[in-house]
Amino acid sequence: MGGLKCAECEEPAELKCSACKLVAYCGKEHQKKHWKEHKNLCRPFEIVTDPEKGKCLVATRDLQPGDLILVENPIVYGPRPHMVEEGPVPCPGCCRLIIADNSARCDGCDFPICNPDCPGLKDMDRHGHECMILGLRDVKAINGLHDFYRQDALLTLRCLLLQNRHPKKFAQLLEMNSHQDKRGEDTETYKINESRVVDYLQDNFFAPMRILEGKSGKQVLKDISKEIIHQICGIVDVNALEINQDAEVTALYPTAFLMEHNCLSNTKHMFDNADKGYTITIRASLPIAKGDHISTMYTHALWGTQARREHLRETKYFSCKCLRCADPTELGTYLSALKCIGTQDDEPCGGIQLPIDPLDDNTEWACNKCDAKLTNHEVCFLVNQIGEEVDNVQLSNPTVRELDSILTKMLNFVHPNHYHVYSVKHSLVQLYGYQQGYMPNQLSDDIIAKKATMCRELLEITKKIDPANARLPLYSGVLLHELYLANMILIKRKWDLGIKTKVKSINVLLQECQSALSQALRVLENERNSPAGEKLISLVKFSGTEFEKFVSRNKIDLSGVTTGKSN
Ligand SMILES: C[S@@+](CC[C@H](N)C(=O)[O-])C[C@H]1O[C@@H](n2cnc3c(N)ncnc32)[C@H](O)[C@@H]1O
Repeated sequence: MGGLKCAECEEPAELKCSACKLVAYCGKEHQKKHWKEHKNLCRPFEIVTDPEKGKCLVATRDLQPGDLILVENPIVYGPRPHMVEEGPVPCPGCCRLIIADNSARCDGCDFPICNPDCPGLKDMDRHGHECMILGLRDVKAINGLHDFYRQDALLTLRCLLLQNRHPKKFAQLLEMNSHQDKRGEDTETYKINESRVVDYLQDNFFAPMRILEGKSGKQVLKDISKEIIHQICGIVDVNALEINQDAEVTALYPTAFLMEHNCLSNTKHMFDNADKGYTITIRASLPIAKGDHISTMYTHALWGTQARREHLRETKYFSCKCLRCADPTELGTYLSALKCIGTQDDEPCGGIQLPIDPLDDNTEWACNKCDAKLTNHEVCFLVNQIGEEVDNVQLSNPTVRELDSILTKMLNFVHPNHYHVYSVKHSLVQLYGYQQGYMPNQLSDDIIAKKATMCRELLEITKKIDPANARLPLYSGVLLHELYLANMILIKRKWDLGIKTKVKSINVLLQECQSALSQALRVLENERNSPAGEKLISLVKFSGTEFEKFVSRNKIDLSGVTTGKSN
């Protein structure tokens, strides 16, 4: 403990703050005295080791939604390491997507770039350093750019380069778990990384680098072994966070990576933009009691339990046992439930099929009304089949009619809240009122009411799986805004017919409009840095202004409109 000084009196100190371990005190008395000042800086968690989960963050005091947990800068960040065979690729300077065939090329290494003035190109923590290595290959490509210039290898190269420029950061990186034991030579992951990253870097760039090193007698990079490259690929896959703002960025943070996964996580995080180096800010999204684990979500909140658990097993190498995964109804949402096709007295039994033990990968499924059971294999087959059909339709720029038809078909097999139904309904509410044949003046009152009902139903589900709007703010924002738009069409029609605010149904709709718009702005408040978020916020604000104009033009007293239920 030599050298530590008391934060209160600067005398030698041995007692460290047990929560953050960043400050020390000469004794308990000064620690107590200093708390008023320190409490705003002290990290509200400690790092503990859990036998199953490894290192985790545990709250050292009670936290309320919104309380700050951690702010830190990444150790390293770079283009998302996913294989790109066609379509846009990230610029190595700023990670914004560009079309490789038409783009400018980097002076140093010939990689496709957004433009020669991109500030990331010369920045030594971004492309600047790696460019020197990439420039060692003396051939250029005109065709086959996606394979020749592999952006999916760049983040690994950036990590390797830390060993000389930032050895401490490199050591921090190597402390992260890469699950190498589960990524052995016989796995598909190993084979892909071997050819896409290891061989690519070694053959094209490290081989000429070693020749230069031999000539100059100066070593550029100490360890470029196949083992360390595979380890870094694993570290990135298991620990990196994705930043989806205006670019496809993946980043590794020194402490944030310790947050464990929970399908009902208790934090939300946001990233500063590129100018500020993608600083992450993590806040409590739900109340967190002292001793609770601090968690985030590694997978998609809108997938059903089996899909989430499979994704986590395949990419993060563990089986989730959180409350949502363990509950056959998924917190009462029925997101994975199926319709029972069993019969009673020759009539459909009307029951629903749920997994008997959702934490068992081979669980049987049972009906809550009749004796019908399904094997997990049968359920997986059906759900995958429906999923494939939904994906195909969603990717084909579908019409309302096509989505309506697949919806009707799948409702024969799955619960109306099933996550595949959610996805189709979420698309439908964004087509009613926008697509030719379904423009606002072409929609019947019934269809508009149907759209509003879908929005309400989907919002109910979303609230249960993401009560703090930490994971699905864009989904909720869209639903709230579409609910407002649907209601407004109905209100204006009734208004034109002379049915005014004294009528209870109009009052309810007006109230719901007002509440939907203010909720939309609240749920989207952390989405300002993403283009989709920014666009939606400006649409909601525009609607807000239109709503105010409507209210004032028609002299509606909203304070008297009290019959609406708020969400
Ligand atoms: C980003 S790291 C988190 C830090 C990690 N616990 C460690 O000790 O380095 C992700 C890994 O943590 C473990 N993990 C995270 N959440 C978990 C959970 N809910 N259940 C079991 N293991 C979990 C898994 O091994 C996973 O691959």
